[in-house]
Amino acid sequence: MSAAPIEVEAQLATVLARMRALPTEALPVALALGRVLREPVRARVDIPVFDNSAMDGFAVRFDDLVSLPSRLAVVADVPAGSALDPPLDAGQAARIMTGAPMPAAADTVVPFEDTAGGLADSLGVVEVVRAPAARGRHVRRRGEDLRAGEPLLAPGVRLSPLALQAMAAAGVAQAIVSRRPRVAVVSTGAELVAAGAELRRGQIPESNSVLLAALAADAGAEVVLVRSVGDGGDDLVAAVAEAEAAGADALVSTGGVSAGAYEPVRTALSGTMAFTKVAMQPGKPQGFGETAGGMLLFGLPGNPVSAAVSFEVFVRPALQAMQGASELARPALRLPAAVGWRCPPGRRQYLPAAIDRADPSRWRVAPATAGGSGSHLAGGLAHAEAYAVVPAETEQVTEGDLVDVMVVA
Ligand SMILES: Nc1nc2c(c(=O)[nH]1)N[C@H]1C(S)=C(S)[C@@H](COP(=O)(O)OP(=O)(O)OC[C@H]3O[C@@H](n4cnc5c(N)ncnc54)[C@H](O)[C@@H]3O)O[C@H]1N2
Ligand code: MOO
Repeated sequence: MSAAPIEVEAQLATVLARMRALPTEALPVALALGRVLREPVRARVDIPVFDNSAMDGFAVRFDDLVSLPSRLAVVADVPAGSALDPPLDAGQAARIMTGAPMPAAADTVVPFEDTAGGLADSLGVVEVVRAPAARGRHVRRRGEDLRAGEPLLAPGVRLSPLALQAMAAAGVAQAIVSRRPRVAVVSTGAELVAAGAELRRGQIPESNSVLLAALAADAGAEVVLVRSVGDGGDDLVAAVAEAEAAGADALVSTGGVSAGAYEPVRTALSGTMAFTKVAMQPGKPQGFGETAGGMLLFGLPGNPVSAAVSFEVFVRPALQAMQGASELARPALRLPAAVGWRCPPGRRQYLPAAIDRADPSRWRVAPATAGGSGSHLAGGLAHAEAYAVVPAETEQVTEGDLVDVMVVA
C-alpha cells in the first residue's frame, strides 16, 4: 500500500474497460420503467393519430361565420371514438366532443361557450355568437407532434414514466431493453450485527449492505444476494460461490481492503482482485477484479461514507455501462458554497452535501453534517442528497466558492 495513489479517472477507466453490455430482452412498455433502451424506438402511428377536436362544441366551416350571430343546422353528433365523417353543406355543423375526429368537411371548432345555447341546446340549431380567431382554431392536426416512422427514443435512454407514455401514445407496444444487472452484496467484518439486534461491546449495526442493495436497485440492478460475513475468509469465499450460483454479474463487498491484520477481501480474494489506493477521500482503498466465471468483484472500503462514495464513483458507472446507458455520470451542478470547509491534501474530496434551495435562483451547497468529511459519519448521510466534489489541489473551500456538485437524490 505504499505506492502513490492513482487518479480516480485511472481507476474508473480500469473498471469500465472490463464492462460488457448485458443481453437484451423484449418487455411490454408498461413493464419497462427504469430499464435502459437498447434499440431505437420509432413512432408506429402519428401523434395525433387523426385531425380531431380540442374542444367540446361544434365542427363548422369557418366561411359560415363571416357575420355573427350565425345560425347553423346541427346535422350530426360526433363523440370521441366515433368513426363518423358526416358531410356538411354550407350552413351546417356537427356537434363534436374533445378527441373526436374532425369531419373532413369542417375546418374549425366552436366551443359550446361561444354559442347561445351551449351544451343544453346543442342538437338542432346552433347560434354561434363569438367567432374563432382564425380558420383551424381548436383543431389538433394529425402528426403535428410526431409522424409514424419518425425516431422517438434513442438507445441508451433510461425509460422514465414520461418516455413510456410517449411510446404508448406512438403505438409502440414493446421495448428492447437491457436485462437488469444481477448484483450480490457482501458486507465483511466481525463487528457487524443486524440492525436492531442487541449490541455487545465492539459490535455495531451492519449498514453497508442496506446502502449498497438500495443503491444497486436504484441503478437498475436486481439484487440477488445479500450476506454479512465475518473476518474469516472462508465465509467470504462461500458467499462468492453463492453469488456465482445465483447468476450475479457483479459482487460488491465492503470492508477488509485496507492495511489491518484481518482483511478478508484482501487475503481471500487476492488471486482475483487488484488492490489500489485511489487519490480520493473517502474511498482510498479499492479492490477490483473478476472471477474465472466472469463475475465482477468490487471491493469497496468498509467505512460507510467510503462505501457510498465508492459506489457512486466506480460501481454505478459500471452498472450503467453494463446496461448500455448513454449517460454514466450523475447529473452535475456548480453551486456556490453556503459555508467554508477544509479539504484533505492531495485527494479529491467527495463531501456528503445538502443543497440549500431557500433562494430558487441561487441554490447553494453545504456539508450534510457539521462533522465534515469523516468517512465514519453515516448519520450525516440521512440529510445528504449530493456530494461536493473538490479537486485534490484545493485545501480550503471558502463561502461563495463555486463547487462541483454530484446530485444523487
Ligand atoms: N494503517 C492503515 N489503516 C487504514 C488505512 C490505511 O491506509 N492504512 N486506510 C483507512 C481508510 S482510508 C479506510 S476507508 C479504511 C478501509 O478499511 P476496510 O475497507 O478494511 O474496512 P474495515 O476495516 O472492515 O472497516 C472500516 C470501518 O467501517 C466499519 N464498517 C465496515 N463494514 C461495515 C458495515 N457493513 N456496516 C457498517 N459499518 C461498517 C467498520 O466497523 C470500521 O469502522 O481503512 C482505514 N485504515
Ligand atoms: O478512504 Mo477512507 O475511505 O478515507 O475513509
